[in-house]
Amino acid sequence: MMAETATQSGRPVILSLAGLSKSFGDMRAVKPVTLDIPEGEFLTIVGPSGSGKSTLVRLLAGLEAPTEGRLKLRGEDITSIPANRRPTAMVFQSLALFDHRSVGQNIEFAMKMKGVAPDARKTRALELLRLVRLPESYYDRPVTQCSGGEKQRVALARAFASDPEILFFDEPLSAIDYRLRKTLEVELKELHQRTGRTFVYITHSLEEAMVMSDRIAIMQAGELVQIGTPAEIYGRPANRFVASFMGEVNILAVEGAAFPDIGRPIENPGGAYAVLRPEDLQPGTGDIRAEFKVTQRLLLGSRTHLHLESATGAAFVSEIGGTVEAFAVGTTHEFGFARDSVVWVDT
Ligand SMILES: Nc1ncnc2c1ncn2[C@@H]1O[C@H](COP(=O)(O)OP(=O)(O)OP(=O)(O)O)[C@@H](O)[C@H]1O
Repeated sequence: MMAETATQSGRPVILSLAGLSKSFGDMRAVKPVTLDIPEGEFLTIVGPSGSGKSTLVRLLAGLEAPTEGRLKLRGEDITSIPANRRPTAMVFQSLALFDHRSVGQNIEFAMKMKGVAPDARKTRALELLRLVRLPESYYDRPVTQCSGGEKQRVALARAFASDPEILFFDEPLSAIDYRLRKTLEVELKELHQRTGRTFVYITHSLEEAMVMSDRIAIMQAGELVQIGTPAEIYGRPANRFVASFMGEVNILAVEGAAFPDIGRPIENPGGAYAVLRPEDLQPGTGDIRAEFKVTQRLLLGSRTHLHLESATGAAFVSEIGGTVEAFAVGTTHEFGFARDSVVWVDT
């Protein structure tokens, strides 16, 4: 019997982390992580700078040796197998292309090192150009004559050259302007769907993670604090940190059976904080209501963000659509929310 187990998704586990951790001296960069990654998953690791994302992915790719824990690939222990002997590839933010070489030479580099014959290399390189949707005529083009987006595609083609089972991406799109990044996110997601390979992707942009991923893992100070589908993370954040990482939210402290920030009683179903999304705090509706003064009005195209201050001086944000004329800065209105729109968290 294979040592693999099926995951919740029903797909076999390709990569299994058991208490994998990394310390640099006293610094615990990654606290023990136990996690099964199913084959074909697009898993994104998200977290602020210094939270341990790169270190975790470097452990998975074999570029860093763990302090504790084991790593298995399809049930086989690969903890001490070096990166170059694993069926994985990595795409870095810097792309690490050879600028003085052609697109074709860049894609073929690893194949050449392995002694693949020139004709076979070229056939494969042209296939890979098609895979990443670059014209075959780019084969002879110097990398220096490629645009930022084209270089990204060359780096992808090069990563796929060894036909890896798992691709690791360390913030490959972070240095790219917004519009191109949006295009490349969609292309990457399509490439994932077309190839069926397992992608493990790092970003500090939750928005990017939301667009592309099957599951998102959230890192906070070296700890993997939550893992789930984008909808699970958005709908049921594990703590205030995850909730605020998802975008602007209101966090109401809870004291016993009251919200001191708005001076209202509550039925507390358990939780030290209530997380309330801006779109759930609306004028003139809701079970729980209070008076708020508008301190700022920010137009965001079809939506508007109203920055509010409660009678007790706490800051809130409400996102409204439609007419906003009535909500001039300095005016006071009743805003409220439905009890069941609140997400309760303990920390
Ligand atoms: N080789 C190293 N030696 C000592 N400390 C390190 C080393 N590599 C990383 N660290 C520390 O480990 C912690 C996690 O770093 P890591 O690069 O994994 O974070 P990150 O979430 O990827 O951050 P960023 O988004 O800024 O890349 C940081 O405090 C970092 O300073």
